[in-house]
Amino acid sequence: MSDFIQHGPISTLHDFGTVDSQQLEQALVDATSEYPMGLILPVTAGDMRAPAFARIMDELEGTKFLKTIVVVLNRAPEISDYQECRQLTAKLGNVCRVLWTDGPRGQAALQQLTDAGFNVSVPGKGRAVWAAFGYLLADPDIKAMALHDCDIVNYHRDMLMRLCLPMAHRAFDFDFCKAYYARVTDKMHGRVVRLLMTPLLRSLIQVIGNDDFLVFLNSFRYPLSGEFAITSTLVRANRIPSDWGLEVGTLAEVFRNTSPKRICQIDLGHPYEHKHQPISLEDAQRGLMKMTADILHSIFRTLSSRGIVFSMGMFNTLESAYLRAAQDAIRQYHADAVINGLSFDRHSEEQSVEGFARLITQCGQEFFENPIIAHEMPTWTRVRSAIPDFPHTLRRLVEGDAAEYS
Ligand SMILES: O=C(O)[C@H](O)COP(=O)(O)O
Repeated sequence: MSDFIQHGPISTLHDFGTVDSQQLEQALVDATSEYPMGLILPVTAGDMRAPAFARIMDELEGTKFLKTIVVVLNRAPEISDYQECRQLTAKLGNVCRVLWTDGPRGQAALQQLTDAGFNVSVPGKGRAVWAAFGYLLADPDIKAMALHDCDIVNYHRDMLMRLCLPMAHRAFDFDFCKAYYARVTDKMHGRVVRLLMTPLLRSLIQVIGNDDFLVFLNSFRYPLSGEFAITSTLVRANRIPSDWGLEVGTLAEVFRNTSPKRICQIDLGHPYEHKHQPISLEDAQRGLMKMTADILHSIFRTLSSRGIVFSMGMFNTLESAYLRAAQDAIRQYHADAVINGLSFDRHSEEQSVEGFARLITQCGQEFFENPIIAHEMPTWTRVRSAIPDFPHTLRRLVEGDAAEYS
């Protein structure tokens, strides 16, 4: 049972365990009859072959509240990858489309953008999601789009329904809904949220002050969740980072393009388990260290765009403040873990924090030397002003691949 605290400028929608799946589904079917929604599933060839994806397909089979499901297949170079993806998604029926970014048509579409002067060269989840947004924007009926990762081991349809309902519900006017949950099994996961984001935001507020964006970011219970829903109008205006800054970069754009009172976060109602990456303490280009570096760059860039002037001295202060805040947080997690009978490896938590702390000054130095480097996809408003038909190009691509390779 959750508490009912409302904390910070955004609305928090808890799970009190008082609504069952049938009630949720009925409410959503009613609401989406006037407010059609799409779903985006970014998946790699590797992840589509894992059991989590099969489970997600089983749970989504027969859903009646989605107008379109776009499975955006990336990091999948072979025609056989595409064909396998079509087979794995076949049970979703006609509402499902596979958008293959790595095939000849996908590559030609990216080339068209490059020729028009857009930098779309960085592959990954950000670019895949961006392309799926464009695909759905070609349908003027779709009012909002939801998105979730495809490595959720304990996926349940309720999770998606809870994510979609705040957007579609007739009595609400939310522009953006972000998921939160406990990443807990026999131990606490969510290492980047727990050990980096939470203490980092506390220390940034301590060093910089109560900047509105920092307070906003700090009010999310799980700022790195890969699950959110967003209106089509906001999708057009949002810039999307193509690296691991996707989640915090999206929050920064949402903060800029709408108002906190039109933003909510919802408890997905189930614990969340997914594929865990290695932390890679020795290599800032891999694993959670790379994720952390991209997040730090994204936050520093956003703060700089809000007029905050950084100095190397400030990054040094931030590293010390972060270390202290992170050590305090570890003490709190430890007590929470013990009380709940979870195992807790204090030594590895401390090692992670020390690695993240080093990255603060390292990324600060990089940012100092080159503050405007960002791997961001262009906004859809800009793409459409340069190539008005481009969302329809993506539609033709999907239909062409389906006709040729199926
Ligand atoms: O959410 C996070 O903090 C990162 O994705 C890492 O998650 P994990 O510790 O559950 O692997």
